[in-house]
Amino acid sequence: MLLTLAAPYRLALAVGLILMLCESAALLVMPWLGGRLAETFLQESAGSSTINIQVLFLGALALFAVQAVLKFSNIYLLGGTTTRILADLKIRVYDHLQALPLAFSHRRRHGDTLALLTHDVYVVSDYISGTALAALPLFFTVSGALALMFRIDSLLAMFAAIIIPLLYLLLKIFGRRMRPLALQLQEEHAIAIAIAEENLSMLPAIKTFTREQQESQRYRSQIERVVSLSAKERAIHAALGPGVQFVTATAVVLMLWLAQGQIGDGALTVPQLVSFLLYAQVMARPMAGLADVYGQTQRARGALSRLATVLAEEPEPSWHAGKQMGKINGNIEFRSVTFSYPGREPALRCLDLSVAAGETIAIIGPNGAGKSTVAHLLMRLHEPSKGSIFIDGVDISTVSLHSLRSQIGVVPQHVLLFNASVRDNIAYGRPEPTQHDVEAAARSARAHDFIMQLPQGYQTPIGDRGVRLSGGQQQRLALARALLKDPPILILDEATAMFDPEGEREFLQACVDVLRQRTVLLITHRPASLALADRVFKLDEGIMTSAE
Ligand SMILES: Nc1ncnc2c1ncn2[C@@H]1O[C@H](COP(=O)(O)OP(=O)(O)OP(=O)(O)O)[C@@H](O)[C@H]1O
Repeated sequence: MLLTLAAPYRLALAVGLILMLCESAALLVMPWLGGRLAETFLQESAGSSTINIQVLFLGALALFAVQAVLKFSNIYLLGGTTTRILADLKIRVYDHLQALPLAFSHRRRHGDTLALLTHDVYVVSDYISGTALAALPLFFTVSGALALMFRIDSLLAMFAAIIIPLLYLLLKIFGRRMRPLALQLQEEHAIAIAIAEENLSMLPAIKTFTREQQESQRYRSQIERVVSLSAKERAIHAALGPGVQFVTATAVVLMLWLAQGQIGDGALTVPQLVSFLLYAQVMARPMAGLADVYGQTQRARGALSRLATVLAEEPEPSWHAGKQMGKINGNIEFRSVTFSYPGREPALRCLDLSVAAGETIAIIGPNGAGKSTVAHLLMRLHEPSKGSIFIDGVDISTVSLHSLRSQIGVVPQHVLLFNASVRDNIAYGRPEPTQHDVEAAARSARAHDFIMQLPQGYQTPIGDRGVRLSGGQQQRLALARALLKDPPILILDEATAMFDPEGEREFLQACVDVLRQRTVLLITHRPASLALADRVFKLDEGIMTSAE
């Protein structure tokens, strides 16, 4: 998956890698220059200098300048690439989440899903351009420094080479503890987001049931859990860098001790020792970086596995896959349809239903009888466990979701409105409708009059989920939205439940014409609505019978 994500940016990433390698090379020249400088200093003090020291100073300055330019270009280039990879990944994950069947979001906590888009994608993209790519130059610097150290003094270099396995041992010990901790931290973080998200959308219930203290306490305890896990993670993380540095520094001191003997034996000169120590320092710095590589890899593995699990979920068939249904007449037939929600008793049992085009039927029945489920199956929001559904004689499981859903209008039981203007909410039913169309739909839904009384009329913002409107007003907007779509099949799921009796009567009178032009499924208990139906069916415990 990492390779797929990075593939479109391989050029930028390759240039970034080359720049990093150049930076490493420049870093490796420094100790050599340091040695030359030390040599020249000694020669100058002895009056036997062969090199102009000014040239060496200028060389050092030029090298610093090259390093600065390389660093700048690299940060600039990789910063831009990270942003693009992050954007791509977010879009890909979002599109996938949107394409998954509703059942996925029903079984998952909202906060967990949000954490994928906020935290996990960030960790992964950062890893690609930050850590994964940096590992090679770090390795290059370490091995280059080590090789050059061998050239100077193999005994000392061998000693330095022992440090590397030692450090890896240290990394492994800490790394093993880091991974489960990082995963757990992420989970606790997601729970905190979920609590906040749910509570903020449940504020009216919290306030009316005076549960502020308990909810605040629940959120606080969760945050405390996150803080205590972060502290553990930080402790390991904090110990890792200095731990590695300490081991390296100890090794340097031991090396100096060894070097003392080598100089005494004449196997090593002082300028060579300067170079050697500078190489040791060049080698030690990426070592701390390599410690980070391990920790970051563990973090990225956690995030990647969460993303991969969700991306592996089977999405709904692509929108346009399957037969395109032309304009439908609205003949509906359920043949022996059985459906169960996961882990539940069947919500519909061997249901047979036949509705002629242009007919209005009503479905009544107690709560939980399966009425809304009938509507969901017709829209293919869920697929039947057994049996088939036909529209105009075509099995809907073989047609494209787009051509099916675009011809069915639904006013759901729980109205879903956006935080946008009244107009935008109604216009959601059809791409770019004229103001005249929007108003006509609003008039049919008996919404126009109250809209005109709002402070900015059709442009009035209605707040999160339409919170600035009454329940009945929200329902009228949802109705206007469905009518604007002008679908051959219309499903009204308790669509007038919140209407006042007068409003309902007016609406139903006005609807007679609207309803006659299409097939209508009325899910209702209201006697006034029932009067509109040509036939009434009763659903009880998933079994459909005729009510007459
Ligand atoms: N997403 C879901 N996951 C699991 N079970 C569900 C889900 N949605 C509904 N159910 C169950 O399926 C059964 C039928 O639900 P449905 O919403 O179709 O009933 P309904 O007849 O529309 O009820 P009401 O009159 O209360 O709206 C119920 O027992 C309900 O608990």
